[in-house]
Amino acid sequence: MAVPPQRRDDEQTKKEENIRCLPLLDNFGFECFPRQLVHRSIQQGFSFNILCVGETGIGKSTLIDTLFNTNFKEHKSSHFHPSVGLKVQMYDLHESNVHLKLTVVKTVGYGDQINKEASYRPIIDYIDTQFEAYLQEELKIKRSLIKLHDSRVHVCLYFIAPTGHSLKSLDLVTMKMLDSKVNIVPLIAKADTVSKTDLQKFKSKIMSELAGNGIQIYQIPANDEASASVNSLQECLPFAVVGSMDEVRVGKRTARGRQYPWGVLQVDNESHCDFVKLRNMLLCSNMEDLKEDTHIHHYQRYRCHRLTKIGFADVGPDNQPLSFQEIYGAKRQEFSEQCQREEERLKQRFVQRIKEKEAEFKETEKELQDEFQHLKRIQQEKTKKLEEERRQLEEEIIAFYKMKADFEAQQAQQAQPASNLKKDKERKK
Ligand SMILES: Nc1nc2c(ncn2[C@@H]2O[C@H](COP(=O)(O)OP(=O)(O)OP(=O)(O)O)[C@@H](O)[C@H]2O)c(=O)[nH]1
Repeated sequence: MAVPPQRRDDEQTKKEENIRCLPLLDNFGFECFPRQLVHRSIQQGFSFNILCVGETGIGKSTLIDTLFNTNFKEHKSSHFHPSVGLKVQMYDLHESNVHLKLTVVKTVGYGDQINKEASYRPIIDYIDTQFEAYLQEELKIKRSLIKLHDSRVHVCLYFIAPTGHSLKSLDLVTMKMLDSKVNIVPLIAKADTVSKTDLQKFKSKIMSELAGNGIQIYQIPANDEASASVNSLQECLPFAVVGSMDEVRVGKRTARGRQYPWGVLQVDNESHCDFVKLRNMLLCSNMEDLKEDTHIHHYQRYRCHRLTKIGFADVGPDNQPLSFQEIYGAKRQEFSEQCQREEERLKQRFVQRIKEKEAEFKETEKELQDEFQHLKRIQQEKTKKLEEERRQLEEEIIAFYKMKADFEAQQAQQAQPASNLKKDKERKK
C-alpha cells in the first residue's frame, strides 16, 4: 500500500531527530472511518447500470464483453425491426472479493428505420420508468431504498459510427433529448477503421458539433489527486474505442486485440486506442461519481418535475415557504372543489341528456302514431273493398242458383211429353 506523503515526511523527520517510534499494532480513532465504508461497500456489493445506444452491429456487445473481460454470449440483432427497442440484461460479476450487479441495456434496431423521428422515445421512456420506480419507493411510508435494486441508468455510452466525417442528425437529436436525463459518454466505435490523423479531426468535429448544438455530455470531474490525468481524459473525448475478445500474438506474448493482414491492434494499448482510458474512467475512477451525478442531477430534475406536476411546491405564490401540511390542505380543498364542479357538470349534462332523449322519444312516438293511422286507413279501405267484392260474389251466387233452378225446371218440362209417348206405345202393344 502506498504511504501518504504527509506520513512519509513525519517518518523522515523522526529518523533525522533519531526518535525511536514504536509501530502501532492497529489503527484507532477516526482514521478508521474510511475502512468502515470500504468494509460496508464490500459487504453490500456494487451495482452499475450502463445504457448502450448505437446502430445495429456497431460493436456494443463486443465493447461490453471487452470492458468486463467476460463473454456475455450475445445473439446478433436483425436489421429489420419495425421500431427501436431495448434489451435489458443483468449479470452478477465477481472480482476478488468485490461483487458487482451489472445491468446492461442495449438498443435494438436503432437507426434501421426509414423514419427515425422518434427513435429516442423508447430510450427516454426506459430512463423515466427507472426514475419513476425509484420515486415511488421514495414516496412510500415504509420504504426500503437500501434493499431496492436501483435500476436508474448511471451512464449512457453513445456509439458514434466511425464515418470520419461528422455526427448524423439522429445522433444529435437523440443526444439532445438524453442529455438532461443521463450522463452521456460519447464513443467513436470501431476506431480501428479510421486513420490516426482523421481520428483527431473527427474528434474535434464531434466536440464542436456537440457544443454548437448545446448538448451536455458527462464532464469528468477534476479532483486534486488526478487532475492531470483527468484533463487528459477530458481531452480524449469522444473516446475512440476498439473492442475484441480475441487473443492475438504480439511478439512472444498474447494480448487482446484484432489481427489484420498488416498488423495487430491491441485494445489494451493506449497508443492504439482509448479503450483503457474509457475502462479506467468507467470502472476505476468515476463509477461513484457517475452514480452520484445520476442521483443528484438527473434524478432530482425528474423528481422535481414530477412533484411540481402533482402540485407540490417549496414556496407559495408569496414566496413564503410552504409546509407539507399546508400543501396537503390546499390540494385537498382544490380537489374537493374540482369534484363538486365535476359533479355539477355531470348533473347538468345528465338533465340535458334526459331532455334530449325525451324529445327524441316524443318524436318517435308521433312518427309511430302517424304510421299507425296511415296503416289503419289502408286497412279500412282494403276491408271495404273486400266487403264490396263479397257482396258482388254473393249476388252472383244467388243469380247462379236461380239460373240453375230455372234450367232444371225447363229440363223437367221437356222430359214429361217423352215419357207420356212411351206409355201410349206400351198400351197399344
Ligand atoms: N473493426 C472492428 N470491428 C468490431 C469492433 N467491435 C466489434 N466489431 C465487429 O462488429 C460486428 C458486430 O459487433 P457486435 O458487438 O455484435 O455489435 P452490436 O452493436 O452489439 O450488434 P447488435 O447487438 O446486433 O446491434 C462483429 O463482427 C464484431 O467482431 C471494433 O472495434 N472494430
